[in-house]
Amino acid sequence: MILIKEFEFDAAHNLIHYHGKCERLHGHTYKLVIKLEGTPDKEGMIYDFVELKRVVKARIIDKFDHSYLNDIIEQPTAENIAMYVFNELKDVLKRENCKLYEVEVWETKTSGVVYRG
Ligand SMILES: Nc1nc2c(c(=O)[nH]1)N=C([C@H](O)[C@H](O)COP(=O)(O)OP(=O)(O)OP(=O)(O)O)CN2
Ligand SMILES: [Zn+2]
Repeated sequence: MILIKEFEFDAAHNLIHYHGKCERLHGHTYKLVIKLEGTPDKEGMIYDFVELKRVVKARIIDKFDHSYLNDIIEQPTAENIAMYVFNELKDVLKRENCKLYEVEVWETKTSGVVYRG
């Protein structure tokens, strides 16, 4: 079974090894989707949504929201953001009954990536 939790953050970035409009400083309201794969525990939960929100907020959202992403990731493409988030969360979210399955990062409503580690 797959458990899903969605987040949003606003951040600025510019792409460095790139020639086009996105080399200029600009911002996005990013959508971040965290998916865990697992089986429900004795409480009937793969992972408590409340606890998942607390972990992702503390580790990712509080750092990324209203930031200049290039300060955190050298070339902050959606691909590199997804890999960064996956690597930051994979150990902390691992439990006997579940593990991090997939991270989606959406820059706009029509442009996003999916990373599975
Ligand atoms: N493979 C990638 N390509 C691009 C990335 C990226 O992270 N990975 N990023 C950008 C820009 O940062 C920006 O997202 C521009 O993308 P685009 O989808 O063109 O943005 P629009 O505002 O034009 O979005 P629409 O939804 O199409 O209106 C560029 N490429
Ligand atoms: Zn952009």
